[in-house]
Amino acid sequence: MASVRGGFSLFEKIDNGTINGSCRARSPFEISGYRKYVGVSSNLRFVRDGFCRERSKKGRGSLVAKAAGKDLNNEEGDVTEDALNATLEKSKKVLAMQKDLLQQIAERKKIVSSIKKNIGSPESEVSASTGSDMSKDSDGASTAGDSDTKYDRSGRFFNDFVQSTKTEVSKISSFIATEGTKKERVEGVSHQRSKQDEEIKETSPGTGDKSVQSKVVPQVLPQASKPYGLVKEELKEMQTVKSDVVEEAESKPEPEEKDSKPPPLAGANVMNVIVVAAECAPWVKTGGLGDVASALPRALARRGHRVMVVVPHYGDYPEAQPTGIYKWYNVAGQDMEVSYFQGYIDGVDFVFIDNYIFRDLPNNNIYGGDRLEVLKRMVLFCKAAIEVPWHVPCGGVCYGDGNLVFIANDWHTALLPVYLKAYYRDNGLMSYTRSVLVIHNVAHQGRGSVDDFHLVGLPDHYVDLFKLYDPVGGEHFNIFTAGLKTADRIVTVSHGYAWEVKTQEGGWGLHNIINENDWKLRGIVNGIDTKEWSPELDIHFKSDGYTNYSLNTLTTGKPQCKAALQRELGLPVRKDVPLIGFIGRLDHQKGVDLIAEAMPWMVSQDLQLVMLGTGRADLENMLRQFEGQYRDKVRGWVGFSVKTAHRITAGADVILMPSRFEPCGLNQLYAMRYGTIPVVHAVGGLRDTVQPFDPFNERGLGWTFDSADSGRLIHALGNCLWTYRDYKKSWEGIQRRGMMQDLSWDNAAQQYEEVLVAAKYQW
Ligand SMILES: Nc1ncnc2c1ncn2[C@@H]1O[C@H](COP(=O)(O)OP(=O)(O)O[C@H]2O[C@H](CO)[C@@H](O)[C@H](O)[C@H]2O)[C@@H](O)[C@H]1O
Repeated sequence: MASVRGGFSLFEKIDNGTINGSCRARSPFEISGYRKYVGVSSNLRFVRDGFCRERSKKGRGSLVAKAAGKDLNNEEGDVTEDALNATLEKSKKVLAMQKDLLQQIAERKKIVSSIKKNIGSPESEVSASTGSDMSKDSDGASTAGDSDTKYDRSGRFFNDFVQSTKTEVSKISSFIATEGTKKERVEGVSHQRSKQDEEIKETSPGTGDKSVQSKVVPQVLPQASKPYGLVKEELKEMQTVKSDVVEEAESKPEPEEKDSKPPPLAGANVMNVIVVAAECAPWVKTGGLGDVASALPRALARRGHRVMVVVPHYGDYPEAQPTGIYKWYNVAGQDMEVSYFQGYIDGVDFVFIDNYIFRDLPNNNIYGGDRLEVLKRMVLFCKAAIEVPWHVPCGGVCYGDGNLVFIANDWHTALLPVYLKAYYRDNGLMSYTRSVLVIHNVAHQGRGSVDDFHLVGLPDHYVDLFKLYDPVGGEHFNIFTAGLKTADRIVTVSHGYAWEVKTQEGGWGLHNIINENDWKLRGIVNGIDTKEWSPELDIHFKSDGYTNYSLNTLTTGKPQCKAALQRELGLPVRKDVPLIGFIGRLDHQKGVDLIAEAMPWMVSQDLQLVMLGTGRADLENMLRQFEGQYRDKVRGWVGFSVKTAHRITAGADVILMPSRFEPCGLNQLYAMRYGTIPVVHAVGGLRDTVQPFDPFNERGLGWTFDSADSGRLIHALGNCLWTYRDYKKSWEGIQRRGMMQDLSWDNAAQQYEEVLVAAKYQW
């Protein structure tokens, strides 16, 4: 019963309040394209109708009057006659001016082409412009300087010419426009004009939407000169002359304007993009999702898209300012008020959704609490996030729901595509909005009992979308399933993982669903934020003996960071000992237990090991235990420290990633950027990004092992250490190749853009 009420109460809200309000909010933006259309077409209609009607009425009357040699009608007729004569006079003047101008152009053209010829040959240029043989001048600098001056002079002359031509043209244009306006007044067209103005106003009701007006008005003005009914032919001629003159002037090779803005990289594909994620660095991050939600939007913004990130407001973030906007959403029968906070950084709008349930977190963990608590948080978050483009004006203007695509991430926001369909698109709303669902990790799905369905607040018939049967869970409620089915496109974070999720082993029960939706699935390897993760710029290397370094200073900068790390960790400071790092969530996925199994062999080697991570309590204890056992070689840092992660990435020689599965993996990318060599289990994104070292051809980026097995790990790590010790040149070659790669988000963003466009045209 509750489920029914939950579902329908929301629909009532849609019918009565929310959507009405929303429609109001979105209309200024969404309708702008339509408005433009209305504005232009109504204007055209005005011009066409106005022109025809005025011409036929006045024109015919005047001609008949002339033919009869007498005043046919009344005073009005006189006024019209006089006005037309005056117009004819003025039009003649215009034609005379234009003729004169054309003559001037022809003369100036001759001069310009002779100058151009001279510029073509430096010698002739010099002698022609100075009147003396400057090539004999032994002072090369002065000659060059002179020739520069001459070039500049001729260039300036040319500019002056274009400029003056343009001025003349604009004079004529404004003359025509003024006359057109006068003519309108004479012929009573001012009535039409005000009607047209009204139409323009109408298209931007009370909003003062300047962007819309400025789009419409310029298209109106040139047309205003048309209603010269009787002098149509002359006008036609004038306009042809005018356009010839403009073409003439514009065909001249004007020097490029230095600060002219290049078109967006995305070109015509520019869209409004809203990335919705449960975490986003630097405010909140438990893993790679936080990194992606922070960096991908910036990369999309660099391509010219209008981009927003929506994330829960878990704490007080200095960059987030209150907007004063409040909305209510129903979650499991309870109305909850959210408020929106906002920031604008690096060309991206960040919107934070605030409610006490995002702040009162069990154990201060954003995924903390029982299954139902987490689910309620995600329901509220998705319901509020989907309406942000209507309610929250960013930079003064709401995104609106046209040309809009949401990028939802993992199961936490997989409800968003479902809500988009169920609440809006199925009801004829948000028709031009699309959703893309990104799988960062399919192992977490938002599973629960089918009874949980009532919490998501959807009509009963949607339950089937969430039902999944698998041998482990039986028939259960699965949020990822529903999201994958309803999203317009699906992305996984590497090619390898896109293949793995379709297998029984890699799909975690979702492989059938993913196979059924294979047509909309694409793998795109994550990039890295090259500002945040750059050895040249890293802000965590400004103290404690660390230093920034680059490819050029690799051999001095990196050892300095290694020494600083050894000192900071209390390990013996030794340049020659290989230092191995591990950074990651301590769970089954990351294969920490494989490291544990390999530990006896590892500590038998002359090496140092540092492990940083949080997660499963037993694995955290294991880290502490290793440190206690092997104090001269091993450090186990239990905790989440971004600074330490950066320092380990720079100071270590090797990054070990024995992940059982790894959708993409970011640490190996960061490591390569820092000249730190990855040793990885060749799976998912690790296989995509770490080409194994080939000692015969000096190729490759690291070492890989092909099964999640400690023996294989030892074998790969053994080869790695051997190269470290005995083949220094090869080692440096691997480091340099890794550092030289373009791992930025730019390439990945371009591929995301292709997905967004595909989604946009998905009906
Ligand atoms: N204790 C700690 N202290 C400080 N920083 C820590 C840390 N533990 C982890 N980190 C940082 O968190 C990030 C983890 O990146 P991963 O690629 O391992 O992501 P994760 O597996 O969480 O996410 C999922 O999503 C990402 C993004 O798509 C995929 O790359 C990945 O394969 C998939 O499992 C890195 O920036 C790492 O430095």
